[in-house]
Amino acid sequence: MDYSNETPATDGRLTLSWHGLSVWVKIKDEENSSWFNKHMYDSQLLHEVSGVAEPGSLTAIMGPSGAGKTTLLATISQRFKGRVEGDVLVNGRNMSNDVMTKLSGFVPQQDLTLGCLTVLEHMQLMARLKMDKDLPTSHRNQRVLSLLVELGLNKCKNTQISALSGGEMKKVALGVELLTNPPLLFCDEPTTGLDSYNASTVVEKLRQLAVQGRTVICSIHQPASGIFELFHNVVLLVGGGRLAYQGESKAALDYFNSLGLVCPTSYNLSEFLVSQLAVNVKEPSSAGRVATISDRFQASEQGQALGRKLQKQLTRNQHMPATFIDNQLFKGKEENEFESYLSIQQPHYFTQLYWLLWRSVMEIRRNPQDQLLRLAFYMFIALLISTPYVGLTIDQKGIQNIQGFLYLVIVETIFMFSYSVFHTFPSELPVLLREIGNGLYSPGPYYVSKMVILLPRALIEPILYSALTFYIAGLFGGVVGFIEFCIPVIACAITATAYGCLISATFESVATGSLASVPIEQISLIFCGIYMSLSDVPFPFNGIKYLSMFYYGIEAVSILQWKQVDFIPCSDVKGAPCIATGDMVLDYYGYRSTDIGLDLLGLGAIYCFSHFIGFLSFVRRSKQQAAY
Ligand SMILES: Nc1ncnc2c1ncn2[C@@H]1O[C@H](COP(=O)(O)OP(=O)(O)OP(=O)(O)O)[C@@H](O)[C@H]1O
Repeated sequence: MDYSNETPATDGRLTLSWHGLSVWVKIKDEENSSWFNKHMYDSQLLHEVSGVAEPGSLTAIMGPSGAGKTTLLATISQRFKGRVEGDVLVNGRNMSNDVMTKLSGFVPQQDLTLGCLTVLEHMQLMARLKMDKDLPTSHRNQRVLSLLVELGLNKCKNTQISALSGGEMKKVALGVELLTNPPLLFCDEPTTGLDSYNASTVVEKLRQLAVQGRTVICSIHQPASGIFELFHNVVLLVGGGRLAYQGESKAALDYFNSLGLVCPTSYNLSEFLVSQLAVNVKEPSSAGRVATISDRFQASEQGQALGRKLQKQLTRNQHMPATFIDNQLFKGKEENEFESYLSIQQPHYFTQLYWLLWRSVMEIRRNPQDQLLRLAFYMFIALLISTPYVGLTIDQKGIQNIQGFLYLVIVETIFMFSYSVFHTFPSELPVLLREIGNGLYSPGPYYVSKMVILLPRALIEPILYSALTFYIAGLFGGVVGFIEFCIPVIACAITATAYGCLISATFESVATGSLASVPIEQISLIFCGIYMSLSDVPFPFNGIKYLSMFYYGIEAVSILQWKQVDFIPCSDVKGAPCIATGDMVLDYYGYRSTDIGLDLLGLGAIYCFSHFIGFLSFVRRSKQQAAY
């Protein structure tokens, strides 16, 4: 292909350089670790990798699988979470992560997004969250529409994201990153999973974006020759994260020839280059050992040319302080044009909350079958547990029956609501943690939106459930009794959602979360008053009931029922104990008739505590999560 007509726009743009980058992650030493004693060791992923990417150029990072392409891309885009040594400079200056996030877009390898929105809605939402809060809506919409046209997505703008093809999905991800028109663009494996036509359309688009003046860097596995030609420069990594070559892609073949590595005519060039990266070029180095391909590059003319370029970047701002923070970075006169990026203001907390709630509502509206199925299941449980208790009688035997039934009503509600959160929240988490990591919104608005979105269901469904259980089993108190009965059931459902959030935000997998919740629930159940009378529980175990939502819920519904019963006939069996009033029943189980307020307060306290710890866990995880 002939690209001679392209006019690279390199005026006053951003040159990215990285100098001696070494990167480590902590790995658990499974052999020497025990349940209580976790042994960690450092694993080095990159070894002193340096390079330069200039504006107007499209650079490919290539290498065999596991060589560290994604790690290098994440490190130079300042999105890597781990130990990093070395410098990443922009126009010769250090920069903070915050500035890098504002100046750059990162298109991840895995297309992670919630699939319910259409392309247009998703782009509009992202425009709301990414673009400056003071921009008029018309400006934002205009940007979205022009990007849809530019990326060829107009025809599928009303298609739900979950129904897009791989190529369209990649373009949407690219479009989101281009909303703020960043001068630096990073793409992790943009062609993975695409056919050759779509792959070349995506890379052609990236080249176009580069020649408009951006600095574009992609990691790419082994592109077809037509695609490889689109890259101006190439960075080659050998396994273990060492640099084997950096320079013009056109010159790579000559360089490899100079090492005595000749590409057979039938070979695709990129395939040849990657296949050579594991080769040790057997030539004794000055230290007397066998020089690797990486050592050879350091010593080569191309390696030295790269060294000079790097040196130029290092000395570019010698008269300036070494580290610039946030907005001070581009106060130099030639870079004033970047102030528009640095002054991008995130939308206000409540705007973020509003749009996150909007997305959650859309998610529910577009997938009502999940909600309906859960409701149907909950109602089925109501029928299942109440039918055997039809016609409950108030006598000595009936006491146990009624208590057993009240126990089932509360326990099923708590399990239903906590487990439904356990299983839905974790499926969203990878998307959310990445969006938070990319600075789209803060953890606070997301977590609050989750708390709010769970409330309507926890308010409405328990009313229907209570109606079925209350009237089928024939509980006491008429309409007023029914309304009173709903209150603790609703309170239990709401508290259970908070507990579900706590478990799923704290544990990384559903399986671990479910496992960890078993002892918590068992202990809570033991001290709910049904398995043993709470008045018999010895010190210090008698305090455990205050941590149990089952205790609060069952005590509350028991008080509401038994306070209506003034007389219970004694059994005909001579000498059998007789519990003659509702108050005596409460006493028998260790409940206190005056504690109903305390029960609701206890449930409220568990709700607040669970959300507080859940939120802290969520923030902790969002800080650990890499944004790529
Ligand atoms: N957070 C991490 N913890 C432990 N090891 C990691 C971590 N991230 C990356 N690695 C390891 O570092 C090496 C490089 O990973 P990276 O994803 O950068 O490779 P890659 O060249 O992009 O591979 P691929 O082409 O398969 O995507 C791999 O061996 C990988 O297992």
